[in-house]
Amino acid sequence: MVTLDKSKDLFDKARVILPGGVSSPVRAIKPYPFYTESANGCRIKDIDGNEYIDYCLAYGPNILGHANPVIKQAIIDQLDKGWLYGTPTGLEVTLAEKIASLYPSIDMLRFVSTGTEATMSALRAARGFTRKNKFVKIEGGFHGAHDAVLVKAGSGATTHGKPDSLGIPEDFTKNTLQVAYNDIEAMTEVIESNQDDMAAVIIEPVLGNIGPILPEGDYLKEVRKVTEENDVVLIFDEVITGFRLAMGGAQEYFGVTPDMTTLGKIVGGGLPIGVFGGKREILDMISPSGSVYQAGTFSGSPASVAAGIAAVDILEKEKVHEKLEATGNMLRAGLNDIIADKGLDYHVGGIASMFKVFFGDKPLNYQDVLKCDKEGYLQFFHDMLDSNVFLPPSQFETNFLSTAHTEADLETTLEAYAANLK
Ligand SMILES: Cc1ncc(COP(=O)(O)O)c(C=O)c1O
Ligand SMILES: N[C@H](C=O)CCC(=O)O
Repeated sequence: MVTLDKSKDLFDKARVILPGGVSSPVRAIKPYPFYTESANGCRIKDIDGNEYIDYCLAYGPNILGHANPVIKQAIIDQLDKGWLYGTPTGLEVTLAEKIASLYPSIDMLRFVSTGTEATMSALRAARGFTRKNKFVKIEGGFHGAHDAVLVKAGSGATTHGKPDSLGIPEDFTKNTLQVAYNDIEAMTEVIESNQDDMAAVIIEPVLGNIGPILPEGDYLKEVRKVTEENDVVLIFDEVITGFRLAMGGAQEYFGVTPDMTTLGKIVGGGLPIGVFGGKREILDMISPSGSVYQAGTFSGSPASVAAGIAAVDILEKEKVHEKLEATGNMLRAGLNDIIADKGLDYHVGGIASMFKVFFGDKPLNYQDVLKCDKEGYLQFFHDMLDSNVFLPPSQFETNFLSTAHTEADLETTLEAYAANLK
């Protein structure tokens, strides 16, 4: 049983000065979160001295574990040279060329500072390019916290029961059309009936912010076909899946090439980053080449880009994805065995190094996942924390594996699942 006395005291202070006591809603674990002292490899330590095996991994970026020494050295080397210039650097060209060589959907790209900025800018570019206004978003998809996409949004928005945000004028979301994931008829219908003003479809190829929920059959290929037939820009939001499912993300894994791609998380090696890229004719619209304005003081931040180059290099040289796929399969098999032994009606979802136990039937979309036992999951989350395993604190967030998780860590984790699943 872990005790969190110091964390509780800190939370009491924090909630006076920080809304909800946190800097991002997903961190507001009830009744109070643990406050982190440090993290290394697959382990995270709180200020009360408890240590946990971490499957949250900062919500995905730390695929190589916390404080990877090679990434750390790349950051230190960059800090020695200064960390913000307001001028272009060769680092940006190096990382951009590498990304473009791995993502056939990307002829050109721009660096930004977060995934939120990446999707906001990608949508602006798609609208500017097509001179159209509407776009389709998937129910339960999460593309960051900008106005146009905070409609039936997954992640913390759903966890805290507020998938639509106050403070966003109706005019800002009237062009955001929603369809259920894995429903190609609904997608086709909404595109065809709004074709005159339909700019884009934005989709997480694997729903990571209420999941992971996987595409069924040829769903992604069919989405590609219907968008192509109707001249609609298809944007894959690969902020989670980019460099996680494969070097070339979900588009490589599933063999589907969108018109635009957004990246973040892993591609910054754990420092803040976002990327939006796509076909040359679309990216040529971005200022100063074109008339779609986009800018940022911290865009292409040298430390983030240096960390990203180091991370991508390790992922490629060490063939990390093959190993993580095998680890993920082993863990999911172990979880399935536990659930079968206990006769529970739960579903183990996942792909590659993403996984989750759903407290309910296999979900295909947002409405399905909402039927899962959210409160039961929260209790289970606390039980796992007491067993020194840190999972993201919501039924609606994905668990992640890293190269730092050893077989012994996985065995300990499976024992904790076996002890706590009921
Ligand atoms: C799929 C997806 N898109 C966009 C974002 C926004 O990224 P960021 O938190 O870096 O703004 C996230 C995560 O927050 C995400 O999971
Ligand atoms: N699910 C979110 C991103 O993937 C979690 C990150 C956050 O909102 O702080």
